[in-house]
Amino acid sequence: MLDFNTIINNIHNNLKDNVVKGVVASYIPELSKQDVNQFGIYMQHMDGRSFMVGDAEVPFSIQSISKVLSLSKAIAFENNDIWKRVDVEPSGNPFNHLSLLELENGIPRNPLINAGAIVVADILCSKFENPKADFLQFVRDIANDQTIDYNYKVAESERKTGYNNYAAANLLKSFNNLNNNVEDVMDFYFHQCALEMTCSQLAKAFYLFANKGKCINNKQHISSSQAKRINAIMLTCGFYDESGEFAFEVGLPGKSGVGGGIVALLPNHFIISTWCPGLNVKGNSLIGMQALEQFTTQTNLSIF
Ligand SMILES: NC(=O)CC[C@H](N)C(=O)O
Repeated sequence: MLDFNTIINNIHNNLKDNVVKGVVASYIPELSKQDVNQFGIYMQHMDGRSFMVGDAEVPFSIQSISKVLSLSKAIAFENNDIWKRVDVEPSGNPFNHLSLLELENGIPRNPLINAGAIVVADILCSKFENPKADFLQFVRDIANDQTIDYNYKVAESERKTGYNNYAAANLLKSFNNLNNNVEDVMDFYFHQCALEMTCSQLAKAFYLFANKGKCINNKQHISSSQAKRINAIMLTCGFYDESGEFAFEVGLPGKSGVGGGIVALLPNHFIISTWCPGLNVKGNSLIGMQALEQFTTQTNLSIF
């Protein structure tokens, strides 16, 4: 039997003193305050065991990882109607790229780049009665943890400097692919990205994607086929223009955020999350990607 505890401890030990750790995101000023030396790993096995090392219980800004959670709620509301407004193709471009959106008539390439997530945010603004409070409750429920919250300073920091995201929203609006006011949708989007969670909370929140749509306390939130599709989108689009590299190196569906977090999973087996705030040039956690590569290589556990 694999000794996951030793494996993740060794990986943490191997990588924690790397001199090259990447660069923390600075385009959202609040995120630039993060300490590049923080590093945690958490693994939730579906047989009930869990393993952790380092800063696995320190809350951080989950940023784009939230796009998978908002997508799953939008799919639960809309089912296949959502695909009229956003596509499922990898973009091969950075997460905040805009020119494809104009070329492709306001239909974002996928729901995990910013423009696609803004369409998803628009759907949730239409469907929820109190979007920010209801979305937070959804995340607390799937993670089975009522202490999860937004970091309002991070949301405000991103709003103040969010010119690129406002441009995406305005472009979507000009193509009639945004039903609510730009300001309302962006307020929701900035808060969703500013959710603060630990590696341990994230692994639990993503349990439903490994468990055919049933969350960690056994409630069905999305169907098994919807979970399968969300995993497919994570595999092909979860790391923007580095999605091919992540599939090649790690071989799991997953999602990154510019706060330095990554969550990945092997359906029916486990969910693993890492946090190390230094990013590579594509905006993905440099050490997190290496840790996950070592994990799937050493355990020989991947979807391939
Ligand atoms: N890749 C990310 O994590 C980007 C999310 C960030 N909130 C943004 O919209 O720019």
